Parts: sequence; C-alpha cells; structure tokens
Amino acid sequence: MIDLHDIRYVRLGTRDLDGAVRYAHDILGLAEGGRSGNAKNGQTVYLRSDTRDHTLVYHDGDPRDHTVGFDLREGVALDAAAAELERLGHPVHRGSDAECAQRRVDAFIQFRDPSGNRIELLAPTPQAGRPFAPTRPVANTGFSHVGLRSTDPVRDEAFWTGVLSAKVSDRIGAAPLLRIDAVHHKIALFPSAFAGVQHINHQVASIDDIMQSWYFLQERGVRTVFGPGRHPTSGAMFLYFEGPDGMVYEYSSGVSQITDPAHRPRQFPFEPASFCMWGARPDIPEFRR
Ligand SMILES: CC(C)C(=O)/C=C/C(C(=O)O)=C(/O)C(=O)O
Ligand SMILES: [Fe+2]
Repeated sequence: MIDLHDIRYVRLGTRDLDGAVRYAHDILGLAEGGRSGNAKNGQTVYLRSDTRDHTLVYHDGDPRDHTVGFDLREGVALDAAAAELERLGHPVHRGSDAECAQRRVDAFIQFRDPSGNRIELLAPTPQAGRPFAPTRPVANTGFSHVGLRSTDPVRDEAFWTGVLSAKVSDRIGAAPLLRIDAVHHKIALFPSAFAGVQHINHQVASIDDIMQSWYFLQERGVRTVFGPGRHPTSGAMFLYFEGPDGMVYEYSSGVSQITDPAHRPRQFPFEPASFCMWGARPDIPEFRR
C-alpha cells in the first residue's frame, strides 16, 4: 500500500496560456507564483491558491494533457512506491532532472491509473508557507480536490483503495468519493468514456463567497454549470462553472471531515437528489443520468 499525504498540484496543458492564466487570476482569484521555460520550447506558469508553492499549473501543450501530483506521506520512499507499482504491473517513469525542475520538486515518479489518468508521486519536499492573498475579492482558502474521469469506477476504486491509500467516504451510484485524510474527499471517480481531470475544486470560506461568486461569474459571462447548491454527500455548499478548455471548476464551502475509523460508506443513488439537496440540476455531462 502506497500511503498518500495530499494532492500537491494539478498540471494542465493549454493552447492559450495567456488566456488560461488570465482566467486563473481574474476569475479564480489565484496568484501567479512564477514561470519557467520559454516561448520557443513552451512555457509553464505556476499558480497559487494558498500558502503552498503552487497548486495549479498551466503549460503550453495539448489541453487533454492532465496530471495530478500527490505528496507521499512522510517516510514513504519513492523507490519503494515505484517498486510496488511495477510489481503490480503498472509501468513507472522516473522524473528526469529537467522534469523535476519543471515541477519544482526534488524527485518524482509517474504512472497511470487503470483508466489512464496520469498520476505523479512526489518525494516529500518541505514547503515554506508563503502568505497568499486572493487576486479578486473571494475568500479562496485553497485547492482541495479533483474529480477524475474513470472508464470503470469499480475497477479504479479497487486500485485507489488497494494500491494507493484512499478510503471510500460515500458512493453515488458506482462513483466513489475518496479521502486520503480527514477531509470527506480529495478524489472522486466519475464514469466517463475517457481519462482526465473532470473538475477541480477550491474551497471558499462561506456561503457568502459562493453567492457573491455566482453573481461575479454571471456579470463576467462565465457559465455556471451546477449550483449554487449543497451536496448531501459531503454537506458542502457548491458552485460549478466553466473554465478554459472546457475544464469545470468548483468552489465549495463546509465540506465534512471523517475522523471515525469505523466510518462506513453510504450508498446514494445516481440521481439529482443525491447531487444537490436544494434542487439544483447539473449541466455537466458526467453528472447527467
Ligand atoms: C454531482 C456529483 C455527482 C456529486 O454529488 C459530488 C459530490 C461532491 C461532494 O459531496 O462534495 C463533490 O464535491 C464532487 O466530487 O464534486
Ligand atoms: Fe467536487
């Protein structure tokens, strides 16, 4: 079992780096935390959502190119994790010096989950907490979770809980909401015909930030695709909206924590009442019945 600590970053390719960075800054309220590369070979922009070095990366490249990077729990050796994955038949790529520099990490390994989602495991790298101030008036308290596409959620749940250390908090139909710490979920696996990141969540402080964001997005012509609403599963109030290259972003507030070691996942039917207890209906393909 490979013990995960937290998600460190999501990396997304884009053909419109300036547009994606502008969106991250002006709409999401993220702060630019530096750039690397050059116009000839491709640029990478690091974006900050909290006191961490960065949590979102946009780079020149194919918009279908998505990667999620996880910190390993302290004491878990990268080599041991690589050996375990290879023993189980998952090919592993060890990051070159140039690739490490691009990710601002000391060392990492890369592999794919059974659906083909590209995952990176990072050697624990101490990060100095740097002050973070949102770049627009929203109390963005930080990046929190991803929805991943899964071509077979039952198979992928077995991988994420059996090979990696995720635990099932709840299921909606076949879609598991998985935790790797006390937070209700950091990963959700949603049925899809192909792999990739399906949505990216940032936490905001309160319902005021959700509702103010709803009006803010409408005024700027950003399409809301679900909400405002409240998830019966995690209890979080939410707003999902469209980002660059069709990515869905989510703000949520009030996600529950699971600290009871005897917690048993609840099974919710895959229907709108399980998605929102206020009656909002999603306009998101993966959440349609
Ligand atoms: C609309 C989906 C199926 C849903 O209900 C997701 C639930 C939650 C939650 O309980 O907080 C999410 O945040 C999510 O993974 O989007
Ligand atoms: Fe979510």
